Amino acid sequence: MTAIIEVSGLTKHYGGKRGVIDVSFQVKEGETFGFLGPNGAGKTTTIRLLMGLLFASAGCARIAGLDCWRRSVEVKRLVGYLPGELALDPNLTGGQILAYFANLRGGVDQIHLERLVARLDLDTSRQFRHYSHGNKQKVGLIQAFMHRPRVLILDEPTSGLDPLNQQEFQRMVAEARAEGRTVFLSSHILTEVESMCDQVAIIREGRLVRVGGVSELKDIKRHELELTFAGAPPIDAFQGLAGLERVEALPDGHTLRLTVQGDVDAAVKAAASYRLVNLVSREPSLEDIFLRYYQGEHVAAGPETGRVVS
Ligand SMILES: Nc1ncnc2c1ncn2[C@@H]1O[C@H](COP(=O)(O)OP(=O)(O)OP(=O)(O)O)[C@@H](O)[C@H]1O
Repeated sequence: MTAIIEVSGLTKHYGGKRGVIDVSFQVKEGETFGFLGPNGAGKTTTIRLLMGLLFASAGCARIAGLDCWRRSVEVKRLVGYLPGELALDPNLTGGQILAYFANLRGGVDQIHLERLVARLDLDTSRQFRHYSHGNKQKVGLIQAFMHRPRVLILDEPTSGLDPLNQQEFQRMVAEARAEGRTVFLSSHILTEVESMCDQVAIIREGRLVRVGGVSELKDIKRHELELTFAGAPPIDAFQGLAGLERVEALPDGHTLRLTVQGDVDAAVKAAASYRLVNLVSREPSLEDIFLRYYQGEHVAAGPETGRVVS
């Protein structure tokens, strides 16, 4: 498979402020590629450079061999794009906005469009100004998918979607992938990228720190388990367990908070010998994960690159 998205040495400064610095990666046609990074890392900047909406300070980006800045009109024809923030006419209804995008694209398959509307359960009769954040996001997603584009570029696509719609969105991505289309999506949720994507690039403070298969996320991944015991918490039972990074006794006198790297099997098995009254498992924020993982490391020392996709 050939690369459909090629980014090389891409750099963007906003005045004296960094946007992104020397970002390079390639996405093969048909891949689902996750662009993972905490807030302010440079995801939106990279995506806006790909869409020809920003002029790069250095480096270049190409989609299907076309320079994203100089050939941006042709690039836009190939791409279904969901921006991070949708600025659409607040007085139009969802239906009118979708009809407008369909016309811009020279008409789309109406049955496909209606199916997308039904799948995401969007009420198209309401004005955009009256939509919740989640409903606005649905309009954005439907217009991105409606013309079955060769490439989908989606900036934080699950933002504002409830869990059912997130699942529906994941099915839409899986279908796009099965049809051979390329999906490039940004996210700050590690498990989301892990479940949907083949490849991942991790961006932090404007620089890529890794590019590789999603299996590369294993050593970064963390779980936070809160175990509430009927009796005194058996803190010693967890010392030295595989993957255990931290055990903390909470002030209620019954609960332990465990931070586990990788899978939670050993911790759950150790807990199973005691009487538990509650168990909560959550994914720490990417900021927290990175803080621990990259503690003391200076990004300026250079990217810690896994396998560069070629
Ligand atoms: N128009 C702008 N003017 C000045 N600085 C900007 C502008 N847009 C982005 N930045 C800065 O560039 C850096 C990268 O921002 P960007 O929006 O690309 O990150 P992000 O990873 O998409 O974050 P988020 O998830 O919060 O949207 C940040 O430090 C941000 O403050």
